[in-house]
Parts: sequence; structure tokens; C-alpha cells
Amino acid sequence: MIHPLMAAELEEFYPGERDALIQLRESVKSNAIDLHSRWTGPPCNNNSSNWVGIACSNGHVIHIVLDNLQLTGLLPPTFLQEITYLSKLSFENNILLGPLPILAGLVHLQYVFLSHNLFSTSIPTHYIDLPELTSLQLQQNLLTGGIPPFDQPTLMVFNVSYNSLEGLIPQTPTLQKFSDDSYSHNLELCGKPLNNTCPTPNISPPPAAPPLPLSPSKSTKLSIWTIVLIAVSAALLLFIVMIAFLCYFRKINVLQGDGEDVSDEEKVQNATKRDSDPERRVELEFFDKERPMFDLDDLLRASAEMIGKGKMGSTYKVTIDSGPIVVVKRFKEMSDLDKKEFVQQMQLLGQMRHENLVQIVSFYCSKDEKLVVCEFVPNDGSLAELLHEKRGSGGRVALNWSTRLSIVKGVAKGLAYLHESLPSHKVPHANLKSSNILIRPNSNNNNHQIYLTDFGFLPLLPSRKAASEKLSVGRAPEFSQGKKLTYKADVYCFGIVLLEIITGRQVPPERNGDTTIEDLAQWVRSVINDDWSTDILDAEILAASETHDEMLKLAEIALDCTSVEPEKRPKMNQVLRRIQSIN
Ligand SMILES: Nc1ncnc2c1ncn2[C@@H]1O[C@H](COP(=O)(O)OP(=O)(O)OP(=O)(O)O)[C@@H](O)[C@H]1O
Repeated sequence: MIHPLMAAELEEFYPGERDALIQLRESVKSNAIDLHSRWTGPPCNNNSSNWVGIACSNGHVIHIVLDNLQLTGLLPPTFLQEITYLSKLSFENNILLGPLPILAGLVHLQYVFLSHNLFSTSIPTHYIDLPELTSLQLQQNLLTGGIPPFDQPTLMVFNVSYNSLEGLIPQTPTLQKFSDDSYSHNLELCGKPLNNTCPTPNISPPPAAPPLPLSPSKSTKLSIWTIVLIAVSAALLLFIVMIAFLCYFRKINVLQGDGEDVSDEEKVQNATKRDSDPERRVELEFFDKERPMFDLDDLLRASAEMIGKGKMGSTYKVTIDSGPIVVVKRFKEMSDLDKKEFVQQMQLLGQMRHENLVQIVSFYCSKDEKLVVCEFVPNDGSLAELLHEKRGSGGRVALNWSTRLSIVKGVAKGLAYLHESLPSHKVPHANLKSSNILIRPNSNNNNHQIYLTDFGFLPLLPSRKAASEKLSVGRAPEFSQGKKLTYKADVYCFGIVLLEIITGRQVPPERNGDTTIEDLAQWVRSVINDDWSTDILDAEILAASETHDEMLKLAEIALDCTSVEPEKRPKMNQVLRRIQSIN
């Protein structure tokens, strides 16, 4: 244990790192966090830090992670030069402008996450010299120019999609190993792995082109021509950037309403604008007439806190001025979805009423915006968080067997209800996974209330591929087998949840949006080994030996539900009966 005085000495040892962070603190602003009050004193106390977003090792700053904080402004150009032990830099999902930061000389840097910002200009070429670079995520910015020839063998994740990059993708072995998703949605990128070839340069001069520069006067003529061309291109580029910028701000303002920084005068102007904007005066359709109602304008003006960002879009907790708290899911990439289909699906889902389902309260749909408004469930976290968070650390509250069994019953009831109520749906839930199961504590007794969320979204997706990438149903083996999808895919996902509950083991994560079906099958095989025994049980429930029988009965049900052949999996009402008979 280091003596506090020694620690203080260590802190003083790297003042350059502190100064660099202070430079950053002074350069960016945030509505979500006050860095001035959170970043004071020394940033490192040997291996820990009191500064939000900062992690330290041996007194050095090693991580800067400031995601989802509505940070705006320009990063100070060279501030990172002093933070020589930096291994992770993450500013994802903010509103940062200007050039990407200079990272030259940061030989320990592995993770660079700068996606979902407004960074512009080109990717600095010195990024190709970062020797430890493992993951570079620059998607959803306004980057221009070409891609430098990255060829670090360490590079495992690379994403520059949704920018304005152009030119041939360098044909280095490293860059060629990533899929087209890493490069998609750029203005003029070409070459493999994208499915387009680069245009061959036109060698015959266009008829109106100026003659070759043979004399000084002709040379001047050519340079004027070039300058005009450059000026026109620059103006065009600026125009595109401004349009993208405006669209971005329009999008992020949707759920922010009148921010606190807006002056009274501007508020009045906004209000007047709202009154003359027919779209904002839209009445929302409410499925439960007993609930407090509000209109779109109330929703847009309310204070919204982003509580999650998933593959389907972002989730906000919204407190309406008149009182109610709701959760708003804001879908991304759905502008192609027919309004009629969205409305029909929402009207159907809005009819679902069950104690184990999050209720859909209302929805909103325009060409560019698709919102689903749900009831807010005060919760202790999702099942995923309760099962897996803080394992091996002091702060963990173990989940005992009876709580696990009651959660299983709640999930099975909710899913069986969905299967009964939506018989025409191919896969009624289609996104069942432990992070979509909310657990609400009940103060009267130990019985937690269970809520399934994010159900019924399969018909909103344009293709089987999109479904397999965005929804947990993509884990079912029928995807890779090319078989028809049925409600049995939900049964498979339910089986996976059971295995997670019984074993306490985490389902392998998805990489780069690709569902790792092989990994999952291997995972299932490894937890359900041939000598079926108490070895598979989570250490947290192992001690309750009097209930081992119940645990193994549940494991058998999980095994049936995760059969590779959908026809062999039981129906949800059969599963529910078997679970209810366990005790
Ligand atoms: N109705 C709700 N009430 C309270 N909290 C909710 C509600 N719906 C979702 N949440 C919480 O919001 C967070 C984000 O949910 P969201 O569904 O966006 O994330 P996700 O499950 O990780 O996304 P995805 O399903 O696309 O992977 C989760 O922590 C979840 O617990």
C-alpha cells in the first residue's frame, strides 16, 4: 500500500499529463456533465482516478473515455502528446468538430473510438504508424480524403463507414481483411472489399480542355482554370458539409427541445415556429386511455436522457413537463420503411397487455423519424446486468435460485402470451435476450416483476440479413441453415436465456455486427456437455444443493429449447407448463 504522501509525490510527477487534460477540459463544453467540477486535483492516484472517464496505471493516464456526453467543440490539436502511456481514447457519440486528434508517438495506443461525431478533414497519415493499434472506429463523421495504407498486423477492428471518404481503398493485407461494412456509405470510396471498381482515369483530353502549358502565359491560364475548379469543388464540399451538419443537429435536437442554453427570446421564437409547424402539433395516438396523454410537442420539449444505444437505435428516458416519465425508442435507418407498415405494426403491438411485457404507450412516424413510446419501468437493471455485472468484485449481489426461477417463469409467461396473441407473426418477439429483460424490485416481498421489452420489431426490418444483424433472433441456427423462420426461433433464444441463468455464463458477444453463430453453438455445446451434471451450475447457486434437482430439470428444458432443428423444440405453452411444474 502506498503511503498517501508518496502518492502525492507520484501525482506531482507527471504534471504534463494533468496540463493536457486541463487543456481538453477548457476546450470542450458539455450539457451532460460539468468537467470543471469533476476534473480537479491530480488525475491519478497511482492506479486509480477520481476524474470521470480517466483510468490510470502506475500514476500515468492510460484511458480517456468520454462517450455520450454531448461534448461540443474542437479538441486541442496536440494535447495527447503528453499522455504517452495512453492505450484507450474514446469520444464516441458526441458533437466534436474539426480535425481528428494528433496521435503521433503514442506507442501504447490500442483503442481509438471517435465514431458518431462531426470530425472533418482527412484521416491523418501518421495513424498508420501506431504500432499497437487494435481497433480504430471512425464511422459516422464527416471525414474526407483517402484512407491511408494501414497495415498494422495488430489491427483487428476498423470502421470508417458513413463518412465522405473517397478514392481506392488501399490494397494492404490488413485493410483487405475487413468486410465491406467497414467502408460502406462513403461518397466515393472504391475498390475491394466494396463491390465497385474505381473509375479508370480518362486519358483523352476533353474537347474544351485548355492546351498543354507550353509557354508561361498558357501556364498561367491553366493554373487559373485549376484554381476555379478547386474553388468550385471546395464550395461544393462546404455546402455538403453544412447540409450534413444541419441534418445532424436537426436530428440531435429532436429529443432535446429547448436546451437550457437557449435564451428566452429564442424560446419564444422556437415556440412561434412550433405553432406554425403542423408536424409538431401532431396529436399522438394513445393505446391506453387511462394513461396521462401528451402531444408530440410535449414530447419534443421534455428533458430527455439517453439511456442506451443499441443496434436498432437510441433509447431515451423522457420526463414530460406534465408529469409522466416514458421511454422513447428512436429507430435509426428506417427512412425506407413504409409509414403504413410501421403504423399497422405499432397498432398491433399497442394492443398487447400482459404483466410481463413493457407496454407500448404511443408512437410517432414521419419519413425521417420513427419513435416508439413505452412505459418506463423503474428497474434494478436488466437480467444481463444482474447476472453478469461486478462478478469477482466486492459490490456484487448474488442472484439466488428462487429469484432466478421466478425470473424464468415471468419470461416464459410473457413470451407464451406473445406467441398466443400474435399467431400471424413469424417470430413474435424476435429480440429476446437477457439485456431485453427488465427486473423491477418489489418492496413488499422478494418477488421481482419481470418485463420483456423490444418485442415485435422483426416486420420493421427490410431483410433477413438486417434481422440477423440487429435482432437476437439472428442467433438461431436456422439463419445459417437457410431455413424458414418461425416462432421456434424465439424458443431457441429463450433456451439461451435459460442457459445464461443456470450457468451464470455470458453469451459470446457479437463482433462487428456479425452474429457469431459458430461461437454460440460452441458455447451451447460447452455448457451442455455430455456428462450432464452439477458442474454446469453457476457457483452462486451451487451451494443450494436441495434445489439441484430443480436446476437440472430447467437445464433439460433449456437443452430442448436449443435443439438445432426447430421442429424438435417445444412450443412455448408446453415450456411454460414444464417450468411451472418444477416447484
Ligand atoms: N421501458 C423501459 N423502462 C426502463 N428502462 C428501459 C426500458 N427499455 C429499455 N430500458 C433500458 O434502457 C437501456 C437501453 O435499452 P436498449 O434496448 O436501447 O439497449 P440494448 O438492449 O442494449 O439494445 P439492443 O437490443 O439493440 O442490443 C437498457 O439498459 C434497458 O435496461
